[in-house]
Amino acid sequence: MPLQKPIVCVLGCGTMGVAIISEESAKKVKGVFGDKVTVLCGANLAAVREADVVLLCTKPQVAKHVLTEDGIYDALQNKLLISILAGLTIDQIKAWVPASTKIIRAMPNTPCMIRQGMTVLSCPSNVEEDEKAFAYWVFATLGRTKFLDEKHLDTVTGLSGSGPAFACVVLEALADGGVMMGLPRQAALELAAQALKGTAEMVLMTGLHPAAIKDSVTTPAGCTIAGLLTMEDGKIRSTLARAVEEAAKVASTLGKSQKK
Ligand SMILES: NC(=O)C1=CN([C@@H]2O[C@H](COP(=O)(O)OP(=O)(O)OC[C@H]3O[C@@H](n4cnc5c(N)ncnc54)[C@H](OP(=O)(O)O)[C@@H]3O)[C@@H](O)[C@H]2O)C=CC1
Ligand SMILES: O=C(O)[C@@H]1CCC=N1
Repeated sequence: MPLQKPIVCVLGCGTMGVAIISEESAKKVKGVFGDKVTVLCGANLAAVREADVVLLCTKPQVAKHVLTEDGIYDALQNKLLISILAGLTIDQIKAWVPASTKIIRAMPNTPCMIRQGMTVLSCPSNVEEDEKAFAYWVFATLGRTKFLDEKHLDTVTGLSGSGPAFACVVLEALADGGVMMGLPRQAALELAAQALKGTAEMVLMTGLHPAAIKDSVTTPAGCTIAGLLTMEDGKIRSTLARAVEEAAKVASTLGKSQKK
């Protein structure tokens, strides 16, 4: 497969398809991928026929419908299929595509829109190194990318896939606290977002444990410990951890109900 300059087609140009490939049009795609990828827009079958690599970005519930459309099976022969669908396993996809189709499962997240994404890739052993390298390159263009065993993908979905939504609830709540104490809304949001971003960068850049950073903020008899104890009273740790657990559990069910 000519992975040096593959033709990539995206099936499902919703929030994530567009986040991965472009903001809204093939013109913008060139800004994201340079001249290395050509994007075809149009009917699924025509696009898959022309493509070397198919990025599947529909909802999980319509995957079977899309992959078993007339002609798609033959069009997928010898191609690389990268699925970002939550809860849909490589084995499930294998049942609908030719044996010669290589499948990579990816779980990106919405900050891919601004190249600050987190993507986890899982590859079965029959995927060639250059195919793995291509998938890595695509998602590394859009943020941090790593490989993990497929058994972790539902948990990844509940953590980094859904995580931006959870982070936004935390961010909004922190800003609300500032507003409650008289800060203008816009300033409160900026302060909350930068505090979260800066702290997350500290963890990623220094490798420091979050507890060590928390302790360094917490002056004895100061104000931070007062806020921390209030958070602990509200069971914020188990609430957030359970949110990830619940999202991961639901993710594992999403590939199960397939639209005919
Ligand atoms: N949103 C997120 O943060 C993340 C989502 N994902 C996964 O990405 C996938 C897409 O999610 P998201 O982008 O949020 O969902 P969207 O609903 O925004 O996008 C799905 C897209 O698929 C299109 N579509 C529906 N049927 C077909 C079809 N038969 N052929 C081609 N395209 C079709 C829809 O078009 P129309 O609207 O016209 O029906 C829509 O544009 C999901 O599987 C999800 O699990 C993974 C990581 C993060
Ligand atoms: O909510 C969802 O199902 C998708 C998967 C991860 C983020 N959004």
